[in-house]
Amino acid sequence: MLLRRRKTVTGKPVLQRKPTIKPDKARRVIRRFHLLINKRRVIAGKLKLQVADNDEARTKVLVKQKIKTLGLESHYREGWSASHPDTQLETDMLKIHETHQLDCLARILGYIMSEINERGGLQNYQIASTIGQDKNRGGDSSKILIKWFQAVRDPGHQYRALELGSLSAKNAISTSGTFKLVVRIDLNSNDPVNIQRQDFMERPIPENDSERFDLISCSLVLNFVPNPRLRGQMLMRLNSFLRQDVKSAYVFLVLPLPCVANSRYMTETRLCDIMAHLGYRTINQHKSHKIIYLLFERQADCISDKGAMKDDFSKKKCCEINQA
Ligand SMILES: C[S@@+](CC[C@H](N)C(=O)[O-])C[C@H]1O[C@@H](n2cnc3c(N)ncnc32)[C@H](O)[C@@H]1O
Repeated sequence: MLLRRRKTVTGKPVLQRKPTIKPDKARRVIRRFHLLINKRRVIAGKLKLQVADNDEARTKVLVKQKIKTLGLESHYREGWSASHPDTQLETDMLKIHETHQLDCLARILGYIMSEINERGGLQNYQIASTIGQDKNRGGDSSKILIKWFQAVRDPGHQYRALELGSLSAKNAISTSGTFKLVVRIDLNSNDPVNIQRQDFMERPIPENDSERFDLISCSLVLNFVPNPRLRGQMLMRLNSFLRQDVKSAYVFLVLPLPCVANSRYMTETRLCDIMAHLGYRTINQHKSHKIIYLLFERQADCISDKGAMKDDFSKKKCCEINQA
């Protein structure tokens, strides 16, 4: 277990505070979780197994069924009950692309599944994900949104917001009074009463404007999406959730600064070009030491998920783009 709480002699926790975790450790936990998910995806491809990265309970059932069908239970159990970390299994996991033997795939899958489900992998990842909201780390990113939004909003209009990847119902977006309604969703809600557990990519497309929003907040979420194609799909999907019956609708996008400042494939300009191609104009931008904040306004000819990326925004090194 990553986090321990002190207990009284009766076994009750001494403190009722939220568990905390240091930033360095949080980064390591998040990196490890992403590695496990990526390697599991590779194994799933090889075993022709469907996994739901966003739904561990369902994935567990699907994995068990497949392993049983393939008669690989004993190998899977071996990996599941191995000690963590196991040097050999760690090495095998890193080389999973080269592996085709079913017994080996099942063993590593068991090893991965037990780390995610039994050894605190998912739980620690969820706690680590929340630390960006820590006051000492810049805190709630929606404070910047509210500051910007106050300048563009029409005081007579009743705004509705959709917050993707919501970790708290007490952030400025929910408490400032700027929005009449805030719908909060997250893949793994830590507050099911106020935050709906939902994958944005599976949220049903609204049928009318009463179900759409004036603003979508996508703060530190896009960087959690595992590959460029899905990231593009997430951006394209936004417009389907923005109200069509109003002139102005907005997307608030927040990313770790290295995603655009230290990436071979993405720069701030390229990101804004992609958004412009989709039909959004950048109206505010701010960079802190670690984070970039952007506010986009939808233009009349915005592309939704039914449209297509006409321009070539495939994964290319930025130096190749500059030479083209
Ligand atoms: C680092 S947290 C960011 C939280 C908060 N918005 C912030 O700005 O600090 C990222 C969250 O995005 C959520 N997330 C990632 N992909 C998502 C998706 N497709 N639908 C809903 N939530 C998603 C994750 O579950 C995680 O809780």
